[in-house]
Amino acid sequence: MGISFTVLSSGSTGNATVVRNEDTTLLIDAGLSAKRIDELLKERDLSGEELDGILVTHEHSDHVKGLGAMARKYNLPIYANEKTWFAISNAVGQIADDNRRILETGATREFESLRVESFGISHDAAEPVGYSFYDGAEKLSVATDLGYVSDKVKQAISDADVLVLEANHDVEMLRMGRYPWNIKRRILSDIGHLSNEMAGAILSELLTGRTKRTYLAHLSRDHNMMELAKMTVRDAMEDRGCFYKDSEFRLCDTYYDRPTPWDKVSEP
Ligand SMILES: Nc1ccn([C@@H]2O[C@H](COP(=O)(O)O)[C@@H](O)[C@H]2O)c(=O)n1
Repeated sequence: MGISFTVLSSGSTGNATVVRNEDTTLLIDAGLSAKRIDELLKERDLSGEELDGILVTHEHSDHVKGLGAMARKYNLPIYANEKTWFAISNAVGQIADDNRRILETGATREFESLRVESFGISHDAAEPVGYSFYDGAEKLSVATDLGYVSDKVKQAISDADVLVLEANHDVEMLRMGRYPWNIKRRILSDIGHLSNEMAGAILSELLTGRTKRTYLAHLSRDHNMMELAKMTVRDAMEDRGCFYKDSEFRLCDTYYDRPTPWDKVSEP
């Protein structure tokens, strides 16, 4: 079967992704109400009963809003590093001791045949992380909420067959937009969010021929549009000498209000 995934919802109104293989199904973040996550799972013919656990990237509410409710409803273990556990302790409510699992940043954990590696990212949270998933030779990496992409992150996500990468904003739209200056400054900072241009620059460094597609994620509804994000990413790659054919590499959409189709990492 290999790795399949669906991005259930992406953006500052709520983030959740399902990654599964033949024996494990994991939810990455639970940033919407449990009721909404249940609806999104149902749209992809899944139920919370089929989940084996929830991996948390960081404590911001668009990543943990439904975390406690999902864990209680389906008796799911939650995996997060110690600092993130501390940061979510009030928001998450009562969680059974057995469901409080520590997955330290940089650690690897085997969920039967699905191997998960966490890696540290730069964002204004206690100890934010991204995750890479491995099954045999297949690799999927998920990296959103990044102010910038460090060499360590590049190393962690390089050679992924499929990548879910943040392309939060168009810098000019953000500069001209309605957010107060302190929020704009935060978003543009090294602990904020990745712009379309920066996502393209990173991809130009990472494309080795192995990465077949990248899902552009966590798009701002105020300061971005999917077509603009794709065009800017593509231009940024070409400016750096990275040309590709759509048959070799594709940029794919994520949505804030509906799940992406199931994607099999092994597929071309
Ligand atoms: N009034 C606001 C609006 C947004 N934020 C934060 O900014 C980041 C980007 O948000 P987008 O919706 O434009 O993607 C995100 O971290 C929001 O939480 C804010 O703090 N205040």
